[in-house]
This record gives sequence, structure tokens and C-alpha cells, in this order.
Amino acid sequence: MSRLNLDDFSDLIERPDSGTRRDAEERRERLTVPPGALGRLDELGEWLSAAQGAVPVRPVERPRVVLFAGDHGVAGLDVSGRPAGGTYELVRAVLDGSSPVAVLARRTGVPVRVVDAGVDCDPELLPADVVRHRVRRGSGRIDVEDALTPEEAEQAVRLGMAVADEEADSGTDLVVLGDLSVGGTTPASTLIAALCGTDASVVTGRGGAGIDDLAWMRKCAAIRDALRRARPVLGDQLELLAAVGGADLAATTGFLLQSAVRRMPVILDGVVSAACALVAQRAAFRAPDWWLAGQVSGEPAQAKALDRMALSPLLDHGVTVGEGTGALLALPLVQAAAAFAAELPEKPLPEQRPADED
Ligand SMILES: O=C(O)c1ccc[n+]([C@@H]2O[C@H](COP(=O)([O-])O)[C@@H](O)[C@H]2O)c1
Ligand SMILES: Cc1cc2nc[nH]c2cc1C
Repeated sequence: MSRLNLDDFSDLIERPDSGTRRDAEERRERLTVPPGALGRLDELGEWLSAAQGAVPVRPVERPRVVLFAGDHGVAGLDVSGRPAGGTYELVRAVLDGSSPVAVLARRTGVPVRVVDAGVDCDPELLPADVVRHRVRRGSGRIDVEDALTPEEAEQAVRLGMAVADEEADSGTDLVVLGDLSVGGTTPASTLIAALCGTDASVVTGRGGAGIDDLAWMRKCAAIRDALRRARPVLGDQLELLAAVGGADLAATTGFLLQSAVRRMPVILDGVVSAACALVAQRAAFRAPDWWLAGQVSGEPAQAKALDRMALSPLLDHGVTVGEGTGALLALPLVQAAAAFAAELPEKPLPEQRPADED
């Protein structure tokens, strides 16, 4: 197989259809509901219309939650609030239906797919369809070593691309993207700081389990050290993911890029999906046109990344649990926008005046 170059995606990814967007805007102007009365839901419906290439917009009928899972060596520095190697427990809770995203998915009837890219557990413990894509057991400790070898990074990106193709081929019409990744906010924040040229202290947040001040300082130092390792490879997104990303982050990046190629819209969740989106944007500048930001997760790095991509989050309810929960909470808004755009009646056409007689 030829070596993958993420920059090649730039030519493969088009923008959502601008002609369709104009048609959708014109239809909106003909509705009886006054302009502006539906707030942001108007532009949301027009965006979905353009992504689908359809006016009136079709309802989102086959959404799916896709969660990439992996452990991160940096969690061993006690920067997470969860035990290192704890991703298996998160995966288990999703599969058992006891985690927040599983509860919400059940209530809303949205199927959930977990993809193990780099969980650090015995593969026998997980169902075959979850574990079959795994690239390695846990990713390297990015403050002192590469997360992945170059071969593993490529394998992980290709795995994400393959999952995007499987979803598009099976008729998924919108993806709710999330992550299960103990320690994952550290590589995510590192990627964002590296690509935005900011300091570790600016991007370091409290993560999933809410760490104390000492753990915050350890995390900030780990990001500072990882940033030093990131700088020499900033020009090559695959090398960057290998140096300071991880198997799940590389897979998520490949997933986002191939989803855009396949014209499949995605709702992003928190800082991990935002970091992968930013890496993907570096490779293909049109890609963010296919994404929505579901929510503000409270991580400073996420806000920075979304700002860079000009994506404004739909919700802000202080949900910091990750695992796609914030993005799934935003799905009903998107579905409401689609219903308004498709089902609200248009004003009757003005009566035709008889032609003047002379
Ligand atoms: O994505 C976010 O912004 C986010 C913020 C806080 C926590 N999380 C979740 O918490 C985990 C990572 O947090 P941490 O502190 O272990 O790096 C991972 O499973 C995420 O889904 C995610
Ligand atoms: C208006 C709009 C513009 C966007 N650009 C990228 N994602 C988007 C989503 C919406 C809703």
C-alpha cells in the first residue's frame, strides 16, 4: 500500500452544495414564519440541506453514535482523575448500557458503535466487532516518546477511513462523534496548542474527572514537554499524530476526513473530536464545512480549536462527561431544524393580476 499523505484529502473534499444552500435560503424566505423567528435553526436547516444536496431537506432518519476508544500512556502520570488503562471500564459501561451516552442513545433510539483503536486490555474481554480494528494496546507516553510508530499511525488513520466508508455505505445519514479515552484530553490539548501556536498553560483543562491543582500542573508540564516533541513535525499531520496523538485520535482524524469525502455530516463532541477536526482541517481546509459543534465541553483547548474552525457550539450545559454525550444532546436540535425547514408551509403565491388591456 502506498504511503498515506493526509494533504491528498484536500482535493477529495468538496464543499456542501452552495446552489442547494441558496435554494434552501429562498425557500426559507417564502415560509409564513417571520424571518429570524426560528433563530439559529434556520441556518442549521440550510446547512443540512446543503450537506444533503436536497431542498426541502430530508429528515435525519439514520443517525449513529460512533465512539473511538483508546488508552493513553500519559494517564500513567496521574493527569486524568481516572486510573491509567481505565478506558476498558468506559467501553464496558457503553456496551452494558449504563453510561450517560448509552442511556441517552437508548431513549432517543440512536444506535451506538464503539471502535477499539487502542484500548489497553486483553482483547478477549471485548466483543469481536468492537476489537477487530485495534491498532495497538494503549498509545505511547507523549511527553517522552511517540504515541505511535509511523506504520501504526497510518494503520489507525486507515481504520478510521474504513469505518467512515462502512457507515456511509450502510446508509448512516449523520454521525454523532465521540471518544472513550482515559488520558485523551492531554494529547488532544497538545495537538490544539501545537496547531494554534499557543502555550501549554492556555490549553490545559481539568479533563474528564475534574483534576486537582497538583494534577493540573503535572498535566500542564506533560503538554509542555509533548509540545517540544510536536514542533519539528508540525508540517506533516500523520507524523504529528504519531508523535503526540494516539491510535484513537489518528483513527478519529481519518474518520472525519473520509466522512467529508463521503459527504456525511458529523456532530463533534468535546476536545478530542475538536483536536482531530483541527488536524483534519490542516490537511483539507474545506472539511469543517461538513461538521457541527455539538456543545461547549469546558476544556479551554476545545474552545480554541472550534474558534479556529469558525464552528459555534449548539449547546452549553456544562456536560463534561465526553463519550459523545454533548453531541448526542444536540441531535434533536438538528432534527428540529430539518423538520421546520421541510414541513412549515410556504406563503401562498400573490394573486396573478390580469394583463392590462389597451
Ligand atoms: O471532550 C471533552 O472535552 C472532554 C472533557 C472532559 C472529559 N472528557 C472525557 O473524559 C475522558 C478524557 O479525560 P481525561 O481527563 O482522562 O483526559 C474521555 O473519555 C473523554 O471522553 C472529554
Ligand atoms: C451555518 C453553519 C455553517 C457551518 N460551517 C461549518 N459547519 C457549519 C454549520 C452551520 C449550521
